[in-house]
Amino acid sequence: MAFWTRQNKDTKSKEAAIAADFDASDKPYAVLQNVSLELEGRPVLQDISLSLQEARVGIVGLNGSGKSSLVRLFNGLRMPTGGEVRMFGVSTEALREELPRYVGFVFQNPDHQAIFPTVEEEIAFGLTQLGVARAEARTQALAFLDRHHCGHLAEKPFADLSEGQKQLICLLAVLVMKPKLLILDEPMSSLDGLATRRIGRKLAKLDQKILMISHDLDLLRNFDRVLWVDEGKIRMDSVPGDVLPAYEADLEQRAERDPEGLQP
Ligand SMILES: Nc1ncnc2c1ncn2[C@@H]1O[C@H](COP(=O)(O)OP(=O)(O)OP(=O)(O)O)[C@@H](O)[C@H]1O
Repeated sequence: MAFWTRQNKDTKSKEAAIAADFDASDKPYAVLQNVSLELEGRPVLQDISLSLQEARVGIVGLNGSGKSSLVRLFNGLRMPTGGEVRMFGVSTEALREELPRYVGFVFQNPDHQAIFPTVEEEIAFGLTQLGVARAEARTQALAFLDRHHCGHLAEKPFADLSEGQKQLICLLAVLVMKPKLLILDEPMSSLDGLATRRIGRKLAKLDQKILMISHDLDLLRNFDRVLWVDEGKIRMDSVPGDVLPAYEADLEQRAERDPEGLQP
């Protein structure tokens, strides 16, 4: 996880500008202008222009189509090699250090996200990054866990939790920092149906704007907008009722054409 600690006057005024921009609900929180991304000399994203302001945006696409690379542009984990990404009106180049404060990121695999031995420490870490002293961060973390019915997990080693509990704690570790936007990269892929529904219900109640990659299309049916990423480009961008049936039909056609998966 990339974090920052700097708190100076410039940062404060930048934060105020970002907050003002974000609070204007008619304004997009993310704008991509002719964005491209190359990794190891290979084009991964090509000439993407987008403007996002909806509360719930889903992303679908085949493995390797570029979904994870795309969402990593929104929190500064990746910088575009062409074009510009603006979050809350500011280029991610200029906002890189501050972005984790505004954009929470939940990874597909909780073990790639968690870095502390116990649940309480994992939650408290985000608070210390916001400038809360360690002892007070522990108190607030315990209260936060209680509010989310997870107080009984506080002293447990993260490694001993079930997959569903791990993913829930990773979500809480991000939420404790009160981000404006929450990005989730296939958060339910290793969860059973019950854990998926529990986390899904928690997500549905959040005030935060949500951008979620999912191979489980049912999770996106009530979203406001869905982007279909195909070979590094946006193939379709509309309401779920249009995009999801078109995507499913394409999957069927591909499976029919190449049942053994012999083509790239
Ligand atoms: N660090 C990297 N270095 C080089 N190539 C990369 C790197 N990360 C991803 N890629 C390549 O970029 C392309 C897009 O990968 P990405 O992970 O964004 O796809 P995805 O749609 O999220 O896939 P999945 O559904 O499997 O998670 C793939 O061809 C992948 O091999």
